[in-house]
Parts: sequence; C-alpha cells; structure tokens
Amino acid sequence: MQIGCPREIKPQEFRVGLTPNAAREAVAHGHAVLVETGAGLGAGFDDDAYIAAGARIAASADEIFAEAELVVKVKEPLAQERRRLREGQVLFTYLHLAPDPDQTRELIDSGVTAIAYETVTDDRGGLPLLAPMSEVAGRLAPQLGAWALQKANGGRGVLMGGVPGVGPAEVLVIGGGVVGTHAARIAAGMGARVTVLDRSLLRLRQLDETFGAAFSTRYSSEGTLAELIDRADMVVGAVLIPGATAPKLVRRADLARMKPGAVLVDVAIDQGGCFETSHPTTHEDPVFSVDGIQHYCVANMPGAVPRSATLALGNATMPFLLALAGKGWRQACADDPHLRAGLNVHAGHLTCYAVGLAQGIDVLSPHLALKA
Ligand SMILES: NC(=O)C1=CN([C@@H]2O[C@H](COP(=O)(O)OP(=O)(O)OC[C@H]3O[C@@H](n4cnc5c(N)ncnc54)[C@H](O)[C@@H]3O)[C@@H](O)[C@H]2O)C=CC1
Ligand SMILES: CC(=O)C(=O)O
Ligand SMILES: [Mg+2]
Repeated sequence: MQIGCPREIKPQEFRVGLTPNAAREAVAHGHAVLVETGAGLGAGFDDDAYIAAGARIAASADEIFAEAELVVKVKEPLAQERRRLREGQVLFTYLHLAPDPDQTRELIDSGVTAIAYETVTDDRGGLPLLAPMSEVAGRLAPQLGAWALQKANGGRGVLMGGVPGVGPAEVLVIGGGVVGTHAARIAAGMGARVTVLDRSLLRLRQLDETFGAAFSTRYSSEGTLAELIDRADMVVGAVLIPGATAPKLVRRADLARMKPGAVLVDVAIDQGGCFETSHPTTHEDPVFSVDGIQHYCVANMPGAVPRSATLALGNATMPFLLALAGKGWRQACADDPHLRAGLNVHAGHLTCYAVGLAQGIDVLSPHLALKA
C-alpha cells in the first residue's frame, strides 16, 4: 500500500506522523512510503533519515494527498488539508471531532475513511493511541502551569515547592486518568501539595495503592470541587468521556471565588475543555486571563516537545499502521474491535456515536460501515 505522511501545518506543531523507524518497518512489510520534504525536521529527523529507511521524499503536501492510499498524520486536518482528502483514502490521525462541527461536516463530505487515534481502544479499557500524548501533556501541565504562575507571566507569583518556612503551591487535578496521573506525579515531584479528583473509585484506589502519600485523592462531585477550588493555585483539567465533548466542571461564576492570579491548565481543551471560560490557544500565545484567572489552553501541548512526543506516538501507532496497510482498513477493522472503535467517518457517514450525540448527527454503526 502507498502510505503518505505530510508535514504538519498547525501553528507551532513540530511533531510528525511517521518516524524513520516506522517508515523502515512499513517498507520491510512491502509498503511504499512517501514523506513530505522537511516533515520530520522539527522532531529531529531530516529527509536523509527517511531515505535511508527506504521512503521517497515528496516535494509538496499535494503530492502526498494525491498519491497516498493511507495518510498518516498527528493533528486533525486543517481546512486546506481537508479539501485534498477524497473518497477511498484512509486518514489516520487525531481528530477530536466532538467539539468541531466544521471539521466533522467536511470530513463527511469528502468521502474519506477517517480513523481517529483518540477513540481507538484496548482490552483494559484504555486508549492506547491517546495515552502516549496524554503522558506527555500530563507531565508538561505542571511545568507550563508553573510558568504561568510566575508574576511576570500574569500569575500569582507562587513557587510550586515553596521554600523552608513557606508552604508549597496547592494543585488540584480534575480527572485521574493518564493526563491526571502524570500531572499529579510531576506536580508532587516539584514539591506542590496535590489533590486528584475522579469519579471512578476504582481509579482512585489504584492511584492510592501506587502513589501512597505522594498526593491525596478525593471523589469528584460539585461539592468537593467547590471546596477545593477556592484554595487552589493551579487547577489541571484532565477529564475525558471518550469521543465526547468534555463536561464543564468549573463555571465562570466559580472564578470569582478563586485566588487572583491562580492558573487553570485545561488539558481537556481538545475535547472542548472542562472550564466554561476556556477556548483553545496556541504555543505562540498560550495564556489568557478571565476575571483575573490565568487560562493555559493549548490543544496540542505535546507539540512543545516534538522529539519525545513523536517517538512516543510512533511507538504506539506502528502496529495499527501496519495492520491498516497490510490488510486494508476494512479487514483490519473487522478483525480488531479496538481499531474499529477508532472509525469516526466513512464514505459520507459519521461512524462514532459520541460525536453524533455531541452534534446531533445520525451515525452509521461501524459494523455497517464495514459493508458500506
Ligand atoms: N491539550 C493537549 O495537548 C492534550 C490533551 N489531551 C486530552 O486530555 C484529556 C484527558 O485524557 P486522558 O487522561 O488520556 O483520559 P483518561 O480516560 O485516561 O482519563 C480521564 C479521567 O477523567 C475521569 N473523569 C471523567 N469525568 C470526570 C468528572 N466529572 N470528574 C472527575 N473525573 C472525571 C475519568 O474517570 C478518567 O479517569 C482528553 O480530553 C485528551 O484528549 C491529551 C493529550 C494532549
Ligand atoms: C492528543 C492530542 O490532541 C495531541 O497530542 O495534540
Ligand atoms: Mg489536541
């Protein structure tokens, strides 16, 4: 199969969908690989690394979209990329469709078959293609939040770990999944006093058993949130209902009760955000203030560390990429219900229930899509 990997064009996005290692593996399995010139540069992979892996280099994204049967990317296609997609082509990337009606409509209209990394599942209830980027974003969240807490950056001027005689920052993490766990670990490691909220008692038990006294856990409810938000110097939003728009857990009225200059890091912004006052920002201009509360809402946080993030993503996507290229999407999705859970759009139909629910659009069951 012809696999194509364009350069990412989202502002400040330096990750790449295919590592030279993955290209080498695909070529070894008999596939042809076409990579846009310069696609890997931001992650530290030059064209020669891809050529050495057996790939060809394309001069433009147009060539990739025209030739590739399977397009592999990192971020959702932007409008100019969506215009190049066509029926019969398979797109394998993050999509985050629930909060994005324009993208949803244009992907449906294009006829493409789109498999979203973030809704592929595994047999332990996890999201194996979201997890590596959640690990990265979770570890970045306290580091970036600490930057936003600095006075010169508009924050409250609180040091995460405090100093002898002065208490540490209070960090509240809402959602104890992959992002939340990694954020809590790093914030606690920086010396902050950390509390993690989740609605899953099982998850809270696992965190307690694994991390002991490094941070506290509380059951997530409106009451607990109301109690803890007033004290927080930093709140990390890390909830997820897979595929769906994030629930709004902190309302604008709640900001008035918070400490002036406190920081909200809304990692869940790619699913619409879990703070009512959030809107997506970019690495170029990551922070804005509402009612004196700092908001960090970058929707592609791992793009800040493209080398680490590309390697981590490439490790996770490789087996699915090889299955899609080796068997074709239809057989690969028929054989693997977890990959099938990633199918979001096919031949003019939406095929993801959570997105359909969010946008009020009819959904074709992924099972039926295999026959369409
Ligand atoms: N901004 C960015 O660059 C990135 C954003 N993300 C996003 O971060 C979010 C979290 O991802 P993961 O940690 O991988 O998900 P996950 O599924 O591992 O964890 C989500 C947790 O939220 C909990 N939860 C759901 N509703 C809740 C509520 N009302 N109160 C408290 N907890 C609640 C769930 O029980 C679960 O433990 C997702 O929206 C994901 O797309 C992930 C990577 C990068
Ligand atoms: C998960 C995601 O959206 C990202 O890594 O940018
Ligand atoms: Mg994102």
